[in-house]
Amino acid sequence: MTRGKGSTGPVWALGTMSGTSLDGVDAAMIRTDGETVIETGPSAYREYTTEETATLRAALGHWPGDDLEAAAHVVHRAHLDVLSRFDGAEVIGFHGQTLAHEPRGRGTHQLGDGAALADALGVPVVWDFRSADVRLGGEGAPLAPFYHFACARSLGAEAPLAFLNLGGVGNLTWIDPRKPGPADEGALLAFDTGPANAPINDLMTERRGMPYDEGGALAARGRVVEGALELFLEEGYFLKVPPKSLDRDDFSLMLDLVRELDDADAAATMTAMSAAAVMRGIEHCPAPPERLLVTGGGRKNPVLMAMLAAGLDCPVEPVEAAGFDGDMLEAQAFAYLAVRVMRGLPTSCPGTTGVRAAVGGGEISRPGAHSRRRIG
Ligand SMILES: Nc1ncnc2c1ncn2[C@@H]1O[C@H](COP(=O)(O)OP(=O)(O)OP(=O)(O)O)[C@@H](O)[C@H]1O
Ligand SMILES: CC(=O)N[C@H]1[C@@H]2OC[C@@H](O2)[C@@H](O)[C@@H]1O[C@H](C)C(=O)O
Repeated sequence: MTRGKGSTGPVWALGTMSGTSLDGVDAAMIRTDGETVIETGPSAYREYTTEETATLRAALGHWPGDDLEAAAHVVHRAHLDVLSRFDGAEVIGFHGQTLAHEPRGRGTHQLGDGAALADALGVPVVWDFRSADVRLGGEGAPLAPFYHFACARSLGAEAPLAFLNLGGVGNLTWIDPRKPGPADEGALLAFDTGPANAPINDLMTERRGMPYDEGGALAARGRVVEGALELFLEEGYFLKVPPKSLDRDDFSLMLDLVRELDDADAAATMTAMSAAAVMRGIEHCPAPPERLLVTGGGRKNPVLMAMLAAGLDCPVEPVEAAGFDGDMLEAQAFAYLAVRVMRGLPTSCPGTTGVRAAVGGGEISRPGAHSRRRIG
């Protein structure tokens, strides 16, 4: 950042997200002091080629020390490509690509080298956002909730509301916007609801050679098979008290449950499973949210959105209804978190990840420094 040490004024931050859908890299700028979002800036998307997605897919489940050269190259090249399109960023929040996530086991692994990006771009990079939280007993995910809190405050909301991200995995953030800060007790409850788009995408790839069910067109032609849905809901995960998080493929059983169904019924049933997982999640909230704002690619699936609206007692709307950009909210979140890390502010707390105490997770790499300072 160009500002002097100890400065707390707003800066332009650039954030990236390469999510579990493995479809591409989102990048977006915001101007923030790490608490309030002053304004949003430009954004860009760099799609992975089919070959790049295949390389990343082959790397899923792998840990540092494994041979990940090809996947690391894909992540570096795609991020450099999209980040080079921006001017004026004073700090970059680089999420990397999650390859494996076992917070109660081997840890969490986001592929990518923030130090190399800082050198290549000449801008400080904050990265490895999740490890410090996991080391302190947290789930390491979800991390967007502190940003959701800032968004809720910007709306002037006075009653609890929730953000739902329908990416590869689904995650929910319940917010009490009357609390002064995100780390205050009772301000946030956040967790992964269950699978969202990833298993539907896998079905579409396997059966139709397509990356996803565009507009929910296939699901709209099918019928939901209740028996399969009930078996799905027997999964212990839904009863588990949050915070809790998932790896992309933790629910691979979904594909097995629809194995015998025709394509349309399988798509409809899997879409209903993703919606039902959210409904189960909402039951864990301390109070019913007065509205549910949906971000992530799943908000573009009208079948999924209609199932949610039918099963919940509050309005279910894309975040655009509240003036946000649902394609870029997560990238903006990592811009926001980068500024918080630079300023020594926490990025997660017991209500969002189950971490023992509020923690600022992330490494800071400055251009040319070739050394990393760990925060948190
Ligand atoms: N028009 C559409 N119709 C139906 N589904 C869509 C549409 N557009 C996107 N999607 C779904 O959204 C997915 C992408 O969502 P998103 O970019 O939010 O995921 P992600 O950021 O990779 O995941 P995560 O948040 O889990 O890390 C696509 O893979 C697809 O399944
Ligand atoms: C370990 C990991 O990468 N988790 C992702 C994933 O994708 C959605 C959901 O699972 C969420 O927990 C998280 O991403 C969002 C951006 C988050 O941290 O808020």
